[in-house]
Amino acid sequence: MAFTTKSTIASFGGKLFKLSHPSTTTTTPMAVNLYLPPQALSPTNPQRVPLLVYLSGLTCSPENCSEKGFLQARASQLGLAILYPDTSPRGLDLPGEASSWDFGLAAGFYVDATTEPWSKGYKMESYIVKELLDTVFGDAEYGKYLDREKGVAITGHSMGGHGALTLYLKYPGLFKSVSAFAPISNPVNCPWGQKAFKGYLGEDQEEWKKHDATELVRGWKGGDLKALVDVGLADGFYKQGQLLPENLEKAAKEAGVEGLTVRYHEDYDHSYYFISTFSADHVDHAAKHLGLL
Ligand SMILES: N[C@@H](CCC(=O)N[C@@H](CS)C(=O)NCC(=O)O)C(=O)O
Repeated sequence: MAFTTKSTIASFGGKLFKLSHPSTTTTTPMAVNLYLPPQALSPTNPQRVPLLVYLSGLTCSPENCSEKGFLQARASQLGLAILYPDTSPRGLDLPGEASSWDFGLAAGFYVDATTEPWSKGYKMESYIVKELLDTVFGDAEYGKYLDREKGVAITGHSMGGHGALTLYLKYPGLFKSVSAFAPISNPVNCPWGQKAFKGYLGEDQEEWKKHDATELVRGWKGGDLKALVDVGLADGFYKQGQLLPENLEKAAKEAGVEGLTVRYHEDYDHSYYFISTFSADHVDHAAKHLGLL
């Protein structure tokens, strides 16, 4: 079903469209921001552009990164659209949904919940992969600016980094490349992941492993991973052991998987000062694999 355009905001020569659409997967309206670069919107020589999907972290809506991640700055130069989905359904009004910041609302973890009551609509994996992409590319108003043939890349931050890595690994070929800022890289072994997976997937830890980038990379058969990961060494969540990027690196190495670059940056934290510092590199990484560089 079509998008409702809530507002249109000029950004780096292109436009950010704040959209909403009814989702059959989550059974709720879903907010999503779409950035179209100037190349797509040119009145004289419009070009259909490829798409980068950015998955946000805990507590976020589509707004946080659109406002302060600065991905649009580089995407506008290269001719890349960016899609910022929300982080959970909103409006289901499930018991306990809003009682913690790292589970429930704004903490959907990009999995399809199998436990009650979450299985009613907390299906962010299917929402992104099966519904949202088809909806955007097929949309009468916005789809005409996009070129699915040119491809889709994925990136994300923290919980969204986990989402980007796992969706990339679970759906080989759907995305041309992956990158992540401070991703939760081994959720089965960190408190955030254990809480979310127990809540959404139940007690069976073998099920959890199907949604863990470190576990998934061991079975990767897709060749060069085309993955870029950045982590700040002053990130409090990294220091607490919530991110565990070393485990992902070790698993890839043991499995002989090539093409994973993990960069550790002195002094950088978990915030948008970190994301905005390195966002051009992530856009370039996607652009390279989408044939724009
Ligand atoms: N509870 C804190 C920590 C959660 C946190 O750092 N979330 C990151 C993603 S994991 C974020 O982007 N927060 C929103 C922001 O900084 O704009 C918060 O509400 O911000």
